[in-house]
Amino acid sequence: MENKHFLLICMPGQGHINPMFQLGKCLIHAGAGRVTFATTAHGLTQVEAFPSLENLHYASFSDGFDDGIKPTNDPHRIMAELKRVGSQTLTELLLSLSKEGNPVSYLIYTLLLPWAADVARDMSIPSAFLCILSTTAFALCYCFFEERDGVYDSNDNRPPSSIEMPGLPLFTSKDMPSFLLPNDPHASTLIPIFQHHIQALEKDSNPCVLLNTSDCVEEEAIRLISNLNPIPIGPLVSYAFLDENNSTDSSCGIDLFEKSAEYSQWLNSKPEGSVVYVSFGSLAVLQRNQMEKILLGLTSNCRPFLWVIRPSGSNDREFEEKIRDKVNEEVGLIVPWCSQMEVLTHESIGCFMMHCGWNSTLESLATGVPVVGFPQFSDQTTNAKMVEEVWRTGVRARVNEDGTLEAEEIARCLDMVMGGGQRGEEIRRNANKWKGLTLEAVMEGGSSYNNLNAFLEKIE
Ligand SMILES: O=c1ccn([C@@H]2O[C@H](COP(=O)(O)OP(=O)(O)O[C@H]3O[C@H](CO)[C@@H](O)[C@H](O)[C@H]3O)[C@@H](O)[C@H]2O)c(=O)[nH]1
Repeated sequence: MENKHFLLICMPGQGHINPMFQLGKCLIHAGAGRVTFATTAHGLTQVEAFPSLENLHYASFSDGFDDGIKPTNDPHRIMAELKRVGSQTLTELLLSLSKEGNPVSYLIYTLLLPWAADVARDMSIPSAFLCILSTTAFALCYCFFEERDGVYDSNDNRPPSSIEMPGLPLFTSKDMPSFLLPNDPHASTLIPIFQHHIQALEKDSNPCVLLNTSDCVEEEAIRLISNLNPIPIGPLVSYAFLDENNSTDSSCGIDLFEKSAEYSQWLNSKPEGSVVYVSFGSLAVLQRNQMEKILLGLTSNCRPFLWVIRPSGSNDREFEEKIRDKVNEEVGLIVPWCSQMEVLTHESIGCFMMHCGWNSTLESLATGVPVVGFPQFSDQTTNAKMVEEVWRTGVRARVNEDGTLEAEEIARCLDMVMGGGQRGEEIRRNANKWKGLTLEAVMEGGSSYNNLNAFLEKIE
């Protein structure tokens, strides 16, 4: 197994880098050989410090925007360039690795890069798709395309009203991945990419989808995509904070945002289970009005809160400063970025108010922290449904018709999840149960641990 060389490629978003980097660590830990982690040339320049591990190397490919993508760039052009320049520079990267004596024996690619499978096939390199969305969201896309025989017209204004998947609650349009709905601004860009992903897998005589989930977390959805040889190997979250004895996982991850150190001491000063941790991931941009309502909801609830407001997370630096100035440290702390797993494993944390991005959702399950979900887009709506109705580890906050979340609703949800009522107790009990189950899967002898080893043996 030692002389295998895995090339892992992903887009530079934090939600893409984190699970792919964790997979790289798992491969190295399993003794799979050499791992090269590659993202876009511009993405690579954004990393402050690269974790160094034996057998781990870094490389880049070009997406055609080496100076960075500007908000004004047209999404269709971005995706077309990514495919055109990406295919060319990935081929060059594979050739140069081969020339320097380190030929790639296996390629693993993530979301938005389906053309990587075509490049690998042309060069006779086997490949696997790492699905970094929830498998439930991916299975909904799969069912959606199957129902339409793979044909979807993004101008079609008849949205699917619901999708039924055996063993799961009914997914209505408000629970489906937002990009499947024709009125979604990203539908016309993302639907063809998902179709390409599925076609690339179906074209492969031996397709392989590595899933960032575990057998027990998404059993039903995994069964629905069984044609694609799914292999659940997750959750791919940083175990460094979960298992103090695991010296193999000392390196936590690649951060694209500067971390703040002040929060650890602040958390230490708070009672067990008292703090609301608030974060909406690395992409969501909230409106000023919404940020004010969140602030009001948090302060009126009288529980301490730690809120991550990324620089530009509201698109308005001056306004963000004003919000920061309004918060007294006794009540809350606002930071630009933190080590989320370190925060979630801190004993003072009692609730995670979040957007239900898949990584954050898995991190909440793995740390047993109950959730108040305020999904924004993409798979987040589906994940929020699973949190509330399947794992029952939290609630989805109800929004107005225009999508605004009111301060009173925030306070109601926090009281429900953190308070003494029956529902809160049930949620906290479930959160604890899922923490045990998700950890069991990734520990030695667990289902995900065994699945990864079986995958490695199979490709020998
Ligand atoms: O202060 C912070 C905030 C976040 N994180 C980490 O950043 C990642 C964020 O990932 P995720 O929760 O998935 O959110 P997004 O960054 O918004 O992820 C995008 O990518 C995900 C994976 O495809 C999708 O599920 C989401 O819908 C999409 O928005 C997580 O690992 C967090 O631990 C930190 O380390 N510190």
